[in-house]
Amino acid sequence: MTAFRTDLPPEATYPERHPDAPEPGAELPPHYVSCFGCGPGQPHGLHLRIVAGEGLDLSATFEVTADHQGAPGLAHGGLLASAMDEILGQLGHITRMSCVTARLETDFRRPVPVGSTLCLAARVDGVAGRKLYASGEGHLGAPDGPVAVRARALFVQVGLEHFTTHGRPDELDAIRRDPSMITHIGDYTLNP
Ligand SMILES: CCCCCCCCCC(=O)SCCNC(=O)CCNC(=O)[C@H](O)C(C)(C)COP(=O)(O)OP(=O)(O)OC[C@H]1O[C@@H](n2cnc3c(N)ncnc32)[C@H](O)[C@@H]1OP(=O)(O)O
Repeated sequence: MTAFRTDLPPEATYPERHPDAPEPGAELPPHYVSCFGCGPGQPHGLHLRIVAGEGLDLSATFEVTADHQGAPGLAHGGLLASAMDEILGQLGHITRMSCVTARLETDFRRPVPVGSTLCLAARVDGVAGRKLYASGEGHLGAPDGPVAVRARALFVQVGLEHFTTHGRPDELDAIRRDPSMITHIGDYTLNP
């Protein structure tokens, strides 16, 4: 059987919780105010509120509304994948790695009706150099409810140049004018 490309490589290690990681129980700050997944300033976004766990783990709730439909009255799978991408990516807050998604695998196990609450859980599985491996689930109705979606992902740590090289100048300029629009994960800043 072909191995998933998100399978942990033999050289992966399980890191310590970073001393600067948010306290267990603390709500994570949005990493970017206009982020589709977590940004409070993004009117079309998911507005996930993500909470740090005791270890290398996070939880969140996703309220599924009529705006998230694919089939009548049911959530769109791409939206569910987006929610998983967001919570998995935010594990970088716990390891203090500023990462982007390189690969995201999702299994859709049950339909998710509009009006339901999806309780998301995510954890670090290991780190190998710049690569962070993570997995998570979305449970229907309660943290121990039936699993509706599972995801595994590989994130790759990037430096500031990833965003300054590829990002649109308008948004980068806005952040230079108001650095509070982003939460710094690494020790870099957009201001020269
Ligand atoms: C705390 C922060 C909170 C952030 C939350 C954010 C949540 C949302 C996250 C996102 O949605 S980010 C947006 C979607 N992702 C992207 O736009 C990333 C686009 N891809 C890239 O920019 C580059 O492909 C990437 C930075 C991921 C990698 O390019 P690099 O040139 O830096 O590295 P390279 O290609 O050498 O890959 C590094 C390692 O990862 C491996 N790799 C890269 N892509 C892979 C892939 N798709 N599958 C498996 N392995 C992969 C690659 O084989 C290699 O392994 P080795 O180190 O063992 O040689």
